[in-house]
Amino acid sequence: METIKNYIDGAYVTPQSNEWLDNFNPSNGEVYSKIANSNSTDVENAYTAAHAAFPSWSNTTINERSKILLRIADLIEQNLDKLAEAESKDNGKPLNLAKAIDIPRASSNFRFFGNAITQFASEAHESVGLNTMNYTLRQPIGVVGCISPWNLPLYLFTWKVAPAIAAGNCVVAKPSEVTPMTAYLLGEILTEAGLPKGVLNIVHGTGPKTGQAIIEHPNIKAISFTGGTATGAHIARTAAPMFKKLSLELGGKNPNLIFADCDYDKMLSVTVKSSFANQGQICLCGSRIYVETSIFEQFKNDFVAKVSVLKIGNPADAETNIGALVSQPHLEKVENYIKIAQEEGGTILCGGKRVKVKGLENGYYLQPTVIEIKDNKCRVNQEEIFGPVVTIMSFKTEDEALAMANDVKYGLSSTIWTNNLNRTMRLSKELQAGIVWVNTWLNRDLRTPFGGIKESGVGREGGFEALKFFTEAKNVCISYSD
Ligand SMILES: NC(=O)C1=CN([C@@H]2O[C@H](COP(=O)(O)OP(=O)(O)OC[C@H]3O[C@@H](n4cnc5c(N)ncnc54)[C@H](O)[C@@H]3O)[C@@H](O)[C@H]2O)C=CC1
Ligand SMILES: O=C(O)/C=C/C=C(\O)C(=O)O
Repeated sequence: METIKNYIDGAYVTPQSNEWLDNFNPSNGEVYSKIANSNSTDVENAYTAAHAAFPSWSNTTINERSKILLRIADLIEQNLDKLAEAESKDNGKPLNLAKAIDIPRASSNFRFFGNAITQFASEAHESVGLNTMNYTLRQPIGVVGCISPWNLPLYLFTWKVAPAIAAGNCVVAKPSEVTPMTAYLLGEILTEAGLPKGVLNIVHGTGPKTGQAIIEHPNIKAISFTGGTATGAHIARTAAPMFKKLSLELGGKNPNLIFADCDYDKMLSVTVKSSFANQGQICLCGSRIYVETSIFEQFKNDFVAKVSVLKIGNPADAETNIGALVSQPHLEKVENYIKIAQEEGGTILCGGKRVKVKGLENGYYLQPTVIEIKDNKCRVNQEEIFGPVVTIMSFKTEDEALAMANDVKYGLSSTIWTNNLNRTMRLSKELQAGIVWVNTWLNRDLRTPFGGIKESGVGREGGFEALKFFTEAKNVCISYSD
């Protein structure tokens, strides 16, 4: 059985303890590989390699760093099929999605930051009349930690490590133990692209053991994390008193506000995607759908009709729309929310049941589920489910829609469907979210700031925001005489 080893100092190595975890294939529930369960010694080895690589990497010219990142991007593209198959098998997502979105985006992350670093600049401030000039140095931090989740494995892993190394840092990175395969395969690509050893070290293992060793390491000076809000809070409690820089991209419970004056057909097909893409396991999925009363019944019927014909099945089949959920515990968590919804008086309009896929009877399949609710405050409408489950509810006025949209602890993204420009401008200002989509969803330009407010996180990723996070600003103030 394949073993997923750590990639430290440019080579694959077994964990010091020789302990291994089972890695499951969600499509059939079988263990298909073993993952290194790394401990603090492995993390220390990764740190030592990163620390040793830092003086040289941080002084490597921007052009040379850029070239290496662009080579990594090319190699990811050249290995598209292999990586997409690995991602789909490891995560349960449809292969067509991994091929169209996950792996191309991983390549784009390296390409984007390989180019962005050549355009990154810092400021100068002349104190006019005082014979003083200030300029800002933006220097790499040193060794930084990147911890990523299981929903978009290589996509989010590379979204962190690419800006970190582009800015001249060396990295100790940990992918999710639930989906380690593509980060493991990335090691070969890093070597082939000529990334100097020690610049990017990948350690595998559980959050409480491997992840914990990273966040509490005294010399890992910044942590970039994407994952659940509870884990983010734990990381902040551990790392903030050590004065580490933190970027936390956490959960969401994102509202869709659908007004009667929207482009109805576009709204309907995009809302199916924003609800159920990747089995609803994207922090940006629009899991709360609010519809203006005058079109509520029509929307309900049309939406349920479209959702009911989505094809649930083997992730490897080309026609599959909905693959397997990522794990048995996650499937149980999502199912439990469907039970809670019923106890709370919600009406299941479609879905709600496990699916047995022929030949893959032990896979983690669940029907896409639409629940009509009456109370904005019910748990199923307030807590992050992170699965193929959405709630729907009607509203009468814009003010009512806005109040319900903002009445959650999260603030990641919101979607507005309307052709009324003034309403768009009003709502965009008032919605409590880091990202507002208008008549679109998950329409990404990698230069834009990405992140949430409230319990959806702290800090912004993307574009120069990420390069700023991964550098320290130092002001140099020079006094001169005429
Ligand atoms: N992108 C997102 O917004 C995501 C949200 N979630 C939410 O979180 C819930 C729980 O899912 P999990 O897989 O348990 O997510 P998680 O937040 O525990 O895992 C994300 C990453 O954090 C690591 N981690 C966990 N504990 C850690 C610790 N003490 N120190 C350092 N790293 C640690 C994990 O190993 C993984 O690499 C999901 O049901 C979902 O609601 C989960 C994954 C992604
Ligand atoms: O950067 C993106 O396009 C998407 C990011 C998605 C997440 O951070 C997530 O699902 O956790």
